[in-house]
Amino acid sequence: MDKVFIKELTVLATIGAYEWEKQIKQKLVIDLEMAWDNRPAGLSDDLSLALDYASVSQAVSDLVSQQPHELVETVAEKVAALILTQFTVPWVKVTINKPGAVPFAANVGVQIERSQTEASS
Ligand SMILES: Nc1nc2c(c(=O)[nH]1)N=C([C@H](O)[C@@H](O)CO)CN2
Repeated sequence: MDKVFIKELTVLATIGAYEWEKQIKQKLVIDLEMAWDNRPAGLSDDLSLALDYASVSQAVSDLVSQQPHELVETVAEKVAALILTQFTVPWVKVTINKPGAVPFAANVGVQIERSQTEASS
């Protein structure tokens, strides 16, 4: 299976379950893996046949930065749904990292995998 990936997309977001977190912006770092048949783009050299990682990055960044969320799980679900529906990707793995959330932990977060069949059922 071919993939398009985006690593360490950094977004400043209102994210957290506690009251003090709703008053500040914190950094979320997002990793995405998306199933995509890269042969049509690779054989034609045509961006319109590719899954445009710049467009995906912009859409994800807008979604995560423009709405407040309590849980990283919610962000992961919304990001997965956006990619599956707006970009018609058949399968996506979404990792949401919230570095700095837990003192003495290098990183914390969640990882989910979603596909078209799961999203529509
Ligand atoms: N599984 C999760 N656990 C926790 C979350 C979360 O989003 N998912 N969030 C918090 C707080 O917001 C925390 O990040 C504050 O430091 C705690 N646990």
